[in-house]
Amino acid sequence: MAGEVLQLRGVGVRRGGSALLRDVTWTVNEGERWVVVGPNGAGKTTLLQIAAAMMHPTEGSVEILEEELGRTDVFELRPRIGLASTALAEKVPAGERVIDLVLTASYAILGRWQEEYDSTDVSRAVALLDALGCAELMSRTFTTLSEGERKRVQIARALMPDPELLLLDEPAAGLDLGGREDLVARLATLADDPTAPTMAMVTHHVEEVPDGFTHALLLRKGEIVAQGKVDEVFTAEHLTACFGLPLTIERQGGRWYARAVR
Ligand SMILES: Nc1ncnc2c1ncn2[C@@H]1O[C@H](COP(=O)(O)OP(=O)(O)OP(=O)(O)O)[C@@H](O)[C@H]1O
Repeated sequence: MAGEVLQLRGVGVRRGGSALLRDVTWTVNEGERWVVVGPNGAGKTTLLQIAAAMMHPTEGSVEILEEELGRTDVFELRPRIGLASTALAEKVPAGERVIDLVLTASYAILGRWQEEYDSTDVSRAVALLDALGCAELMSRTFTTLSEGERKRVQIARALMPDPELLLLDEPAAGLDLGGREDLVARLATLADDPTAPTMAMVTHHVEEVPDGFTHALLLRKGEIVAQGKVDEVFTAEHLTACFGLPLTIERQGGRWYARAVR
């Protein structure tokens, strides 16, 4: 079982008569950095929700960190997984301070109440905020932050419990060019860190894939179009099939750029 962090076999998800995912078989090994790419409605968020033990499949089997979904206590499993997503950010209670939002990740809860945190927890939270370039925001209320600031704070929160698996759902969505480039550079640094957790990130744009991401999975209409090493998956043929229009793709300085063929 050498280092399998995620193992999905024949996974399908159905809701209200439609198939959100169909026959998805996907293995993520320890240390790999995956990007999940696809058009709107492809099933990317659904896939990440399953990987985060937030959703059960309708069919197939899912093993996360060697625990089988349906046979394990997800409340014990979830703190081992760091998840940053807009859906989660929308649930942050009004008035929650940034430092508390990061600290509460130790208990996989949202909203600080009466939990006790020792100085090591506080130092770790501050160090993570600092690493993401937002230490000066620590006393601010999360809901008053800009979109770019929120994204970076969410990643700090996701890293707080020292997860074995880090899942990022569209971390660069809604950022301006400077914010995107800053975030992509920070994620490249994280990807390059051998002590960082195994990672999977969802995006619509290959331009947002940081240098150092090793593998890619392309989804279209709930089905896998291609998966494997990033430079084998990011081809014009695969992207064209994934997005349903003729595309070219090139790599420069460790980053990827795609555009329509005219
Ligand atoms: N509860 C539900 N009932 C019916 N359809 C759903 C449900 N939840 C999601 N869907 C549909 O499933 C499809 C996949 O949704 P999902 O959010 O996983 O896609 P996505 O690739 O993340 O999309 P986007 O890039 O737009 O965020 C979409 O067409 C969505 O409308």
